[in-house]
Amino acid sequence: MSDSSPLKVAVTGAAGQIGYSLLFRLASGALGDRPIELRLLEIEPALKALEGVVMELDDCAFPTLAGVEIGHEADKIFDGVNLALLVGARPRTKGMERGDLLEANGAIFTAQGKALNSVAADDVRIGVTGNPANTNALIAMTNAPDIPKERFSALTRLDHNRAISQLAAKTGASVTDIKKMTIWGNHSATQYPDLFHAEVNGKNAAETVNDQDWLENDFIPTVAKRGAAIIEARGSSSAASAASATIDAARDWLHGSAADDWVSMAVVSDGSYGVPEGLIYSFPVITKNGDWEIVQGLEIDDFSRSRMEATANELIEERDAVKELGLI
Ligand SMILES: NC(=O)C1=CN([C@@H]2O[C@H](COP(=O)(O)OP(=O)(O)OC[C@H]3O[C@@H](n4cnc5c(N)ncnc54)[C@H](O)[C@@H]3O)[C@@H](O)[C@H]2O)C=CC1
Ligand SMILES: O=C([O-])CC(=O)C(=O)O
Repeated sequence: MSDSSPLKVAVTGAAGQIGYSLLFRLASGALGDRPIELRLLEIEPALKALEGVVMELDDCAFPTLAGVEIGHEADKIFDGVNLALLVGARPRTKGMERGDLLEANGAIFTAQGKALNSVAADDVRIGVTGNPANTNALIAMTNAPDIPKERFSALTRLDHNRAISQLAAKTGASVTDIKKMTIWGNHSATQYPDLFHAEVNGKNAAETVNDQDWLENDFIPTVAKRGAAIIEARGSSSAASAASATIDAARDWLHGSAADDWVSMAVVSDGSYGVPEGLIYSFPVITKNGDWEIVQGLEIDDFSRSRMEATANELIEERDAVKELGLI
């Protein structure tokens, strides 16, 4: 496919909160100058609201927007898509943990995995934002046996961005001075945001901060529980920041990460760092030409190791729960 042909991008849950921010960013060129064709999937009752969003997209007269199609049938909407952003899912509300969402959302990702398997373009990349994101990605991946497993990822870029922002505030550095942030594991409260390999102005972040108490009792819980804090404050879950992170992740996946940096993506484990093979686990990755590679050779101390194992154990429990439900 030539680069001037439109990139076909599917977005599920397009009439939702995240969709309302994401679609306008995609349509206005956040993934580059290549024209974009949006394929928007929603449940039938939400299609009328989605028509209103499409009217607004039209009214923006975005030069990069080559077309929009909407519908409730995954087989039609996913036909020939190069990128699928799976956002649509039931969001968490006050007091719910992500585990509560497994069953409600499992059925959605089984059906969508199957549909992508039969009709998506050969070069499709699939990013899962809908929670529980890692396990939803595992379900979609397992139900799409003809799509290479490396084409699936779940979003931990929001956590990555949150961690950068917290570290910048603590050190007085700007966000662009911070490199090599890593989120390990699950997009949940067990995730492990790692300062031992991050850098502030080229210097080790943990050494720069030099405050283990802050790192353990402030930084890690603030990042890991930021989603719940936003729900508590806003009354609904993060939306614009989630859309922004979804864009960051897709852009870097398609176009590559910066030469002196890496990004966090939840991808299928190949056993690196002792993470059980086959789990969708967030690692530090370098992206290039639409592919990712896990950063190898990082030294892991006992503190980091125990956190990395705890979040892996939660993912194993989620995997076993959806296996029990017959979803994978
Ligand atoms: N990974 C991350 O960093 C983050 C993930 N999220 C998750 O993203 C998801 C979406 O969040 P919001 O947009 O706030 O939710 P929302 O409730 O505003 O929108 C979700 C949309 O999905 C649609 N939907 C439900 N089932 C569908 C299906 N089978 N096919 C297509 N569409 C379907 C709903 O009709 C609704 O319009 C939630 O699961 C939320 O927890 C939210 C923030 C961050
Ligand atoms: O916490 C939630 O339910 C929404 C989410 O994933 C986040 O903001 O990280």
